Amino acid sequence: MNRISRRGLCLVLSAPSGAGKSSVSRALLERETALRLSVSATTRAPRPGEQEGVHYFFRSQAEFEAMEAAGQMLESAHVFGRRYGTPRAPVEEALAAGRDVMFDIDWQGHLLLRRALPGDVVSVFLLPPSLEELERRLHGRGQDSAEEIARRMQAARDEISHWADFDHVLVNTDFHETVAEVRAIIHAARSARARQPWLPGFIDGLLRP
Ligand SMILES: Nc1nc2c(ncn2[C@@H]2O[C@H](COP(=O)(O)OP(=O)(O)O)[C@@H](O)[C@H]2O)c(=O)[nH]1
Ligand SMILES: Nc1ncnc2c1ncn2[C@@H]1O[C@H](COP(=O)(O)OP(=O)(O)O)[C@@H](O)[C@H]1O
Repeated sequence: MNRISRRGLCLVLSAPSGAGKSSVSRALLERETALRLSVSATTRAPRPGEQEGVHYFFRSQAEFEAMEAAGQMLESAHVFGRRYGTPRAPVEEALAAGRDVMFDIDWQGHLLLRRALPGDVVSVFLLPPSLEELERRLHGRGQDSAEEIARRMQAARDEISHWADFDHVLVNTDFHETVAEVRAIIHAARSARARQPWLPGFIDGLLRP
């Protein structure tokens, strides 16, 4: 059996909707072959081309609530009037096996995850170059109705106001540059973790009543 030299890391990518986090996370998963994506559960409807278990686990409100009640969610939040949450088991298994996991979750999920997994999280917040460009990208993606885009534009300012909660803030102007910067952040976090593999347990010990 392989010896596990370090516990895995959690890379959180957050951004106002349309800033580019799905595109950036896709590019990261192609280049960082050891990185796995945490597939969230949601009560929103699938977009064209989205697959069950690949992009999201699409669940009814009742199914979502049952997962929460059974303690199967690591974190969950209300976003755009829908429920979104991170299934617990795949993340805990991956971290224990020394695999790094990436999360495309909002600012609330980020804070809850940090609390649930002290010392395991490194987070990146992506900003759009401007609100006008954000709206162009939402339209350009061509997957949300005008009403949905208006709702996301309204939520953008609120989302952006949480920038200071994150370890790193990047403006996603040039896509390839953004991907390169996030990769540099992942590599630095991996080296830091390799130097202090005991950090999560240490923090846990300090915080235990
Ligand atoms: N807290 C939390 N937020 C999530 C989760 N999954 C997705 N989100 C966030 O929910 C928001 C809406 O996601 P989505 O409907 O896919 O739209 P998109 O971000 O515009 O592609 C985004 O800010 C996501 O980061 C989750 O498991 N937990
Ligand atoms: N740096 C960038 N420059 C121009 N367009 C971008 C950039 N990053 C992403 N996009 C485009 O913007 C749209 C929204 O990106 P997406 O990754 O779906 O955002 P999010 O997941 O944050 O909602 C997509 O059409 C994507 O191709």
